Amino acid sequence: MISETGESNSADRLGNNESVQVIVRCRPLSLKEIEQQHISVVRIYSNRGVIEVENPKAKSDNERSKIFTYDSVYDEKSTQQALYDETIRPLVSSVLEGYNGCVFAYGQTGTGKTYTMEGGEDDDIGVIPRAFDQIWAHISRKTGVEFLVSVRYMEIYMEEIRDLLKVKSTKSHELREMPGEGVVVTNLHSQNCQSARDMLKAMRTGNINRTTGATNMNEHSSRSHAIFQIVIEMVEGQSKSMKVGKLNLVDLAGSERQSKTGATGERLKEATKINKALSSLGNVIYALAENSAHIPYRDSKLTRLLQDSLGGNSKTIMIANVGPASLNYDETIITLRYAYRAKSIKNKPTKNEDIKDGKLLMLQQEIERLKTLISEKSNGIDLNNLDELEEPDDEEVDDTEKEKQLELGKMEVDELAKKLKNLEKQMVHGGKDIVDSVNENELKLEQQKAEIAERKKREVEMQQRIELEEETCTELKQVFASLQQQVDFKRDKLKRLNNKLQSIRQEVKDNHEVYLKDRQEIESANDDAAMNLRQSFLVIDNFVPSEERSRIISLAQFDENLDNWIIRKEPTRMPPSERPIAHNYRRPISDYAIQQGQTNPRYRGENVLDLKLDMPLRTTQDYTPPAICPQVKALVNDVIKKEMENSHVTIKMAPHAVSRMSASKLEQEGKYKQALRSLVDVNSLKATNRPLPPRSAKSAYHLNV
Ligand SMILES: Nc1ncnc2c1ncn2[C@@H]1O[C@H](COP(=O)(O)OP(=O)(O)OP(=O)(O)O)[C@@H](O)[C@H]1O
Repeated sequence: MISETGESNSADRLGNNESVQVIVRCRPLSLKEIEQQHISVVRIYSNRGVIEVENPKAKSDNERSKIFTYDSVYDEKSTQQALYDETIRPLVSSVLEGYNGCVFAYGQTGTGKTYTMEGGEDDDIGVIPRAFDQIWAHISRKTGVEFLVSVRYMEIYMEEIRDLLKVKSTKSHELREMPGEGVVVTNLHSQNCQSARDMLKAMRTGNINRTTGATNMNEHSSRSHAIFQIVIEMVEGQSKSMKVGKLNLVDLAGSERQSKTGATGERLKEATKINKALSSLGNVIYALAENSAHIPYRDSKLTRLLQDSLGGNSKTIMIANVGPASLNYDETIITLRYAYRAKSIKNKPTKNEDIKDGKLLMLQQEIERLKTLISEKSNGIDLNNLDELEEPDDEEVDDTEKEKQLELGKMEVDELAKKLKNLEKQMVHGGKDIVDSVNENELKLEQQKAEIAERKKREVEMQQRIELEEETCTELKQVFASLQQQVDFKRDKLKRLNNKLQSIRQEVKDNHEVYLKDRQEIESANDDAAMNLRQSFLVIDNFVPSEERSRIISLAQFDENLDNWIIRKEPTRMPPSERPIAHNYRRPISDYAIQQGQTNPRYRGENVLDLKLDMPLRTTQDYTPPAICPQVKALVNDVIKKEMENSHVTIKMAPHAVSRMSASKLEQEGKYKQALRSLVDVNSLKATNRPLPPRSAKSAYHLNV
């Protein structure tokens, strides 16, 4: 039995540092798994935050089961409400105080990530809709505070970002690092919300647009990483600064083995991209857990977007979803190891307060401006009315004129009032519905829930600490009646320690195997990349002129935001400095100049004969043949040698003729042999004085005999 018990996580706070909270949820056996008679190999001990997984293929006691400890664990009977109240509610409360928060669900395909994040209907609703309810319950009770709430919903599908609230948008979405804001997505639609219902509508619209598909393991498998973002701006009273809380709710695509999901074609391509992004997430978690100097956030869009949530300024909860079936033992262990590593990631949550340039502040200023404008305009209309009374001359004409002005003024005020109303609609005044929606009891109930959640957390932490202490203190508590008893006790202890050592060895072995497998994969990816690079260099060396190469190198530039190389636009060449000016309108003049000359005098004196040509930068004489790659040279020489031995014909080959076609390709297509055969034919025809066939002649010419 392997114990991976560690020190309690949430209590481990150093100054501002706060660990990523990790919780594990195990779903019930599915109907399919029951039909196929798979048994459950997972045991959950909620009171201690422990999960035990039995190895169905264990050959020895050491391999029998593995134990992992987390901040909390939830079994197949756990309710959506309990999970939310105990773990997510406190995080959303922090967001409402101006912190950044992130909840992300990770796990194998079909283990309940989407169920946990979105859930079903009524009591079965998941984390995201519950967060909506909590946010709006809070707003409805916060008197004297103005709120501006907006949501964004995006997915990363095949390493491309798609706006789930505006799928038809043709704008591209890039990742940009903004000072004070972290990594943001460009051109993403932000939808203003006035209620929980508005948010729910946005979530549903996005879900319809999300990329899903069926795999062997899940009928409705999410094929993308979905990120639902909530931004809450808050201004208290007459304050000129605001607080901003940001919440990222992430439903990752399933980690999966291609063999198990039965993926082929497009699904296989998707799976490869999903696995690549998830493995970069794993690398980031690993690097953070190991306190590495370099954290590879830039390896994928997913890790760049989660940069603040992992090792950044956010409060983060990772939900690791697992399935209980024996069939999925390996995947379950991988997920649990992943999650275990994430426990040691330290974040530095900071409040986003004292912000002086937010959308809400701008909105408030604009509202104030409109209000003043309306009142000024209204006063202006009254003055007009007064003027009207004071001036008796030309009464009729003046009256209609003033009436018109009055009408116009009123229309302007109406227009401004409409604008004002629209702006005011975007903002939400806290505490508006306090009587209707939240009564004292509801508030108390919520406070009690928070207290219960806190107490449960403490209990789990305490239980974990007690177990750790017990292990070391048992010996001290023992009173040895005799020497024999002491010997027996020590023997027992030795046995226990020996078992522990064996299991740790087994774990090291397992880890080593995983490491070797990972290494093999990396090596083979590396080999592929090196091969591709070599091929590209071969092509460049032999087919791309050196000037062209230098030109491209000088134009190539690494774009930090796109995280890729781009080719800059070439500076436009200066037009020829001298324009041909014909003296005394001498002929001939080009048709174009004649035509243009009718409207544009600049062309009138243009004589094409005087036109100075743009000279090319280099001529064919400046051409230097590229150096032939030694491998190609060796290959060609080898073939020539062999053929010479066979046909006793002496052949000389111009180096640039070889460079035009790779020797291996020549050999492959049999063209080289064919050419040699033709050459032999040419010689024999020459010897008999017969006319040469054109193809043979061409081959002989090409081979430079
Ligand atoms: N805790 C749970 N209780 C009851 N049913 C669950 C639970 N977790 C998951 N399920 C059911 O299991 C099935 C698969 O769940 P879900 O689609 O949420 O998995 P997923 O991890 O999001 O998969 P994928 O990565 O393929 O999108 C669904 O039918 C869901 O209702």
